[in-house]
Amino acid sequence: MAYKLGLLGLGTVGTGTAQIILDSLGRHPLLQELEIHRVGVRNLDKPRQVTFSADQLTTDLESIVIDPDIDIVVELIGGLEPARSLILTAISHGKHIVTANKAVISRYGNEIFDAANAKGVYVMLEAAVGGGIPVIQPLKESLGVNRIQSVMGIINGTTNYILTRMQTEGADFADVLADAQRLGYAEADPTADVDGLDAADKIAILASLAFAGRIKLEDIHCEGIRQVSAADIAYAEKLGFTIKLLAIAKRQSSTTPPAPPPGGAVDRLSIRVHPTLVPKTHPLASINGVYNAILVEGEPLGQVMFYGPGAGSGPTASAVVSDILTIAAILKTETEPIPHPLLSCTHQHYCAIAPMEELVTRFYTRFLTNDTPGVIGHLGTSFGNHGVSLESIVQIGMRDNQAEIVVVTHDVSEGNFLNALAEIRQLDAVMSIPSVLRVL
Ligand SMILES: NC(=O)c1ccc[n+]([C@@H]2O[C@H](COP(=O)([O-])OP(=O)(O)OC[C@H]3O[C@@H](n4cnc5c(N)ncnc54)[C@H](OP(=O)(O)O)[C@@H]3O)[C@@H](O)[C@H]2O)c1
Ligand SMILES: N[C@@H](CCO)C(=O)O
Ligand code: NA
Repeated sequence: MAYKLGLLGLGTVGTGTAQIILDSLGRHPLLQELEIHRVGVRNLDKPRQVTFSADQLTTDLESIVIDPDIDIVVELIGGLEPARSLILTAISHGKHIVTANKAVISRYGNEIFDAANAKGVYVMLEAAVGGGIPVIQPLKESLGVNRIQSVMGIINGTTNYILTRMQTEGADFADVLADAQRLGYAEADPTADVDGLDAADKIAILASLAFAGRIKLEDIHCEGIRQVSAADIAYAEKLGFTIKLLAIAKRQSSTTPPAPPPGGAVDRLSIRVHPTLVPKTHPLASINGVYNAILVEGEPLGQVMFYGPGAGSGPTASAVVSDILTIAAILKTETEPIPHPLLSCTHQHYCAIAPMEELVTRFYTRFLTNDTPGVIGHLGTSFGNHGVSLESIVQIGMRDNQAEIVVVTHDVSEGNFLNALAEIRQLDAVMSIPSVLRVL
């Protein structure tokens, strides 16, 4: 028996998906039982790398998601609408869903999973985080018995590609971004990549799996890479760090924890996306180019790192088709599929998120000051006034006739650090503070 697929989208990932399914030799034999029944696109006249008959190709995506012959709807159009409505309509018609759409899942996962659970269908999204890297299924299955302490990683290929080339070639941000778009890594609107929003969508999904509670996207502190300058990359390098856009979700202890929410979720999470100085000895420091890596720390496992191609046609399609295969395998072995306890979403409550002021971290800060005696002393005093202890403070040189001073703090609460910066901004000698970056 063939399992019939309705493919929504035949772009970068849709094309890779069709190519795997149409070239099944030497792959899992169950692939031969998959049939691409219909394909939805926006423009019928576009040249395609994979050709489908006029009967199969349509711009009427609604007709695909209600087609009684279709078992699995594979949503690869991206964006919020019509993706959300098409997924919900498909579910209401009893279709299983495979999607690579982190934007729709991180915003509408609650209604999509509720609808899927009510209908007894699966929603699979391995491709939505880390592209081809298996990370969703491991979190759901292989790591399920661990108490997870933290999930952190480089989960946006476009920004990692840009930062890597800025670091290794001193390349210009705009040129490298254009290359990332040409290579199919960047989203249609690269703002989501560059401003950290794509990574925020993905860490929301990872955290909800790791910490068994839903995450509100607006609770995630998010900074992108636009403010990372060539000067900071060079200074970080001299200090023994590499700058990476990290997404971090971590259990955070608090002196005044609120009552734990029902359902076993952890009481408080720190969850954030920002450019970070990563010590060169850290495993995430050597993840370069479009590669992604996700470091999971849990008890009793310890640390495990998932590494691989985080974007691109073939790698992402590998995850999409593996999800399709998982559903096909369930359909083959169970005549009455019931929600599989490890594959379906089982939590309904939201995780409590700690405010950023409570975050304890190190900071890197670059100051431009008048080149007058005692400036470093004034900075040290203001930091000391707010309990901020310094790991290093160096005058790097001169820029535009101003002294350039770089400070790295010891661990400090973000609230105390920001209070110290507010005091420092008032110092006569301080002209500007071009960069403030957190240090891992
Ligand atoms: N690219 C990656 O490396 C990557 C990695 C992981 C996850 N993802 C995710 O995968 C999804 C697809 O990304 P992509 O890079 O493959 O996008 P893409 O290359 O822009 O392809 C989108 C496809 O969807 C079709 N489409 C879009 N809106 C439509 C609409 N309203 N009606 C009908 N068809 C529509 C387009 O039709 P036409 O071809 O006719 O224009 C195109 O075939 C996104 O959710 C993305 O975030 C992508
Ligand atoms: N634009 C995304 C695609 C993979 O989700 C990235 O650069 O990582
Ligand atoms: Na993945």
